[in-house]
Amino acid sequence: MSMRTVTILGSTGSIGTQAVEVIRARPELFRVRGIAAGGRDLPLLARQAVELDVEHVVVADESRSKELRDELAAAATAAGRTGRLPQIAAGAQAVTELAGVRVDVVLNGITGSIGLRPTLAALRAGSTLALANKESLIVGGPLVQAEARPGQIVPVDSEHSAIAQCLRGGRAAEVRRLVLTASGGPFRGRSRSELEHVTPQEALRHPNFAMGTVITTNSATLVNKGLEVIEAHLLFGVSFDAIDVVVHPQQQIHSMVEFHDGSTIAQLGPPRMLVPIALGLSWPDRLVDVDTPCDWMTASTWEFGPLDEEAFPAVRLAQHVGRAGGTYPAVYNAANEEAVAAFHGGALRFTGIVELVARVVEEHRGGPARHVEDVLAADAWARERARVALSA
Ligand SMILES: NC(=O)C1=CN([C@@H]2O[C@H](COP(=O)(O)OP(=O)(O)OC[C@H]3O[C@@H](n4cnc5c(N)ncnc54)[C@H](OP(=O)(O)O)[C@@H]3O)[C@@H](O)[C@H]2O)C=CC1
Ligand SMILES: CC(=O)[C@@H](O)[C@H](O)COP(=O)(O)O
Ligand SMILES: [Mn+2]
Repeated sequence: MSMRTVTILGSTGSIGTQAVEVIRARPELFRVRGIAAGGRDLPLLARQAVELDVEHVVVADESRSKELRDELAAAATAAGRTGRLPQIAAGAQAVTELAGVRVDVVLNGITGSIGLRPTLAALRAGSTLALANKESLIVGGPLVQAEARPGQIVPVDSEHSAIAQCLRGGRAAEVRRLVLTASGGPFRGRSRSELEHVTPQEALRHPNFAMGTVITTNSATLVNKGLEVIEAHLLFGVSFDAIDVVVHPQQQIHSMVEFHDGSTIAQLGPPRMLVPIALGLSWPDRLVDVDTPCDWMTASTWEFGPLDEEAFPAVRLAQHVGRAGGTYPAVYNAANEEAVAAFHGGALRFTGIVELVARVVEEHRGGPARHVEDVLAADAWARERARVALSA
């Protein structure tokens, strides 16, 4: 593989820092041109900017640009760097502009539907989009698909990376079903009534992955799996009837493809994100020694089972909004983002998250999502409806 230029959006997060880890070990293969983050950890953002010697560094929080300038100067001094410092920009629009700078690969590791405009900008610029920010594809749906040429989006989400790996080399016409694996989250096996009073702290104890707060909470409610069903439908063009979810607590199998002759291909590896992230940056090539493989010589047991849809109704609701299409997936996602924030703020109990999403979806009179403004209006409407319901 020849050297690739890269932009990392969300560089200080779980996906972003692991992407830096992959890149740091291979300076001959990657040149990072720009990074962006929200603004919660400016010292880290500044250290990354200096270490990677980027040209552009962006903070989404408009009020933090002076602070970022000071942190950059401090990081440069600490690293003994003299000379040119990166250009600084601030605000959501600046993040989108950075995403729109043509590079070989834009890795979108932002959390939430706020990642939609950057996703569209990266696609319009013609860069390959390594997509961790599943929300932008789910809420944008056909809008995002229309901007992407075949192969321009490389999934980073582990299940979708697994499916893409199973399908490498074509044969999509022979696919019968996709099987997404789910950990079941920290509350797997609990009944609905046992979920009533679980705490935010407990919800953040994912059994296998260290991820950001929103996706970790979504794993606990199974909203993450609901979003991933819609993501799989959009990425691989498979109907909702042919996408299954199976609970596999060990998450050694990241997902599977069943073919029309009855054969199934699964992609395996320890539950870590380094390989999907590396593949996002290097697709279709594989980098060498990215992670340790499965250990077959130590006795272990892998379990599989059906999802308890009564305790965890989020997947069924996602299938419903996915089939409805238009602005419905944006409403599901936005109501969920609000509900998750309310849960962590102590204003909503755990089971109230999906109840609130269902209520807002039920109230919604959907429309087509032809323009980005349609999606953002539905997103804003759902957030407002959720806030009203929360304050009642
Ligand atoms: N972590 C994982 O293993 C996996 C994550 N994903 C998906 O990847 C995405 C990122 O997840 P994760 O890394 O866990 O989340 P984190 O919360 O750990 O990181 C999110 C990153 O995005 C930054 N950010 C937030 N808002 C903006 C903005 N407006 N512009 C630019 N940057 C912004 C954050 O900065 P700040 O903190 O300063 O706000 C942070 O750097 C999500 O969509 C998630 O669903 C998918 C599969 C696995
Ligand atoms: C690592 C990754 O891709 C996450 O989306 C992960 O899959 C979460 O696992 P569950 O949502 O199955 O708990
Ligand atoms: Mn996933």
